[in-house]
Amino acid sequence: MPSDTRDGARWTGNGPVVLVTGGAGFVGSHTCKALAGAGFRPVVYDNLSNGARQAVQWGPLEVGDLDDAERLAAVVAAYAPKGVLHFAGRIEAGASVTDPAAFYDANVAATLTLLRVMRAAGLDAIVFSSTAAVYGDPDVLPIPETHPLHPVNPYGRTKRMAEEILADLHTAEGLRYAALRYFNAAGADPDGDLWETHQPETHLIPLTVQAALGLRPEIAVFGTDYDTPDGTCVRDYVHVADLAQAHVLALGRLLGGGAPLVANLGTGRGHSVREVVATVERVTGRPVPTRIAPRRPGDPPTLVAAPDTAIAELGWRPIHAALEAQVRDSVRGERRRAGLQAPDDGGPLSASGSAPP
Ligand SMILES: NC(=O)c1ccc[n+]([C@@H]2O[C@H](COP(=O)([O-])OP(=O)(O)OC[C@H]3O[C@@H](n4cnc5c(N)ncnc54)[C@H](O)[C@@H]3O)[C@@H](O)[C@H]2O)c1
Ligand SMILES: O=c1ccn([C@@H]2O[C@H](COP(=O)(O)OP(=O)(O)O[C@H]3O[C@H](CO)[C@H](O)[C@H](O)[C@H]3O)[C@@H](O)[C@H]2O)c(=O)[nH]1
Repeated sequence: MPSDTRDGARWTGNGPVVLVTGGAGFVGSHTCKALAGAGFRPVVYDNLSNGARQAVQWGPLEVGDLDDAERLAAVVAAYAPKGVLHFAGRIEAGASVTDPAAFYDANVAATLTLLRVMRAAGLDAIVFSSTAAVYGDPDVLPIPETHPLHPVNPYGRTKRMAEEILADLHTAEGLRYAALRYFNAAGADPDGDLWETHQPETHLIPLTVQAALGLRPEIAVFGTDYDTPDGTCVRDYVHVADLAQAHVLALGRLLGGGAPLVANLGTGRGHSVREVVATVERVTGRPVPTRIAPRRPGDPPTLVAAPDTAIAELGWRPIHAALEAQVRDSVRGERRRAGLQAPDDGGPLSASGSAPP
């Protein structure tokens, strides 16, 4: 199998090979680093629609689409992975409202294709990227996994459907799975090896950091009339390195024969949009120009996780739980992404090329 890799040589361990769909993306690439650190050998399968080649640093990159069952099967046959971590898919809740079919294709049909390929290869362990968006507008806070699933946008519905497919395949065929419901992934690799690379970027923290660094003129605050303490939406931001660690633990559980798991991944603490802006201003020492904008369709006012299941069942701890730590790592990531030198996290901005205003 010809592999489109620059650096498979960073496979240092001789632990189990695992297939990582979407491993060139934000959460997937950080998880590959954590997997390698735990002795696994990650093989990334990604079509690079929203990922970055340079983010694949801990094993081979196989460029391919999940829709291409033949190619996927060939990659599985070539590497004989022991498990799958499935990150690939469409992620923007707002875009799912205007183009739902694309989300059902990418998140439901493609997941079925992957599961068929896995079954044909006798591969029966999968860690799945689910989301807090499966809950919709919650009745209780913090949200436990037992909360009814009433997603308010097609994105959340695609993830709920995928979870249901996994549960049905467990019942019918003994598929081993973990569905990890992330709240808002934030931060960047604390060592500075990786950062957020969404194209286009839609997430609050990177956009706010970019505005502080002068890389965009302002950010829009989507709604200031929510029923929250300061009128802006509240979210539970969880560091991507902590998410990565949870995946390693979940994979270990499945490969060790553990029972299926559905678990929230969040810190249990919520922060408003205004708090995020204030934190970015404090960390960078720069003002963030904001513009008040209408509510964004499909945004629940408050989403905060009850993370007890992941703590009890996986022994997981979100160790970078402080918003300030997440923002600091995000600032460094955004500086790297923009080609700005970042000798330290909080120091004055210096540019290798042209400095932003
Ligand atoms: N970022 C968040 O805050 C967040 C929160 C909850 C859940 N999630 C879920 O976690 C997963 C990863 O999110 P992310 O932020 O890392 O997204 P991302 O867009 O950075 O990563 C997804 C990767 O999948 C690849 N991909 C997309 N469609 C593909 C296809 N058909 N075939 C092959 N590769 C394909 C993209 O190129 C990209 O590299 C997604 O499933 C997302 O729904 C993310
Ligand atoms: O320019 C912006 C961008 C966002 N927001 C607000 O900031 C909050 C966070 O928005 P993000 O776009 O950063 O994240 P979401 O909460 O929309 O969604 C993220 O978390 C969800 C689960 O909570 C889903 O899984 C989804 O994939 C993931 O992107 C929201 O209230 C949003 O309205 C703004 O005010 N201005």
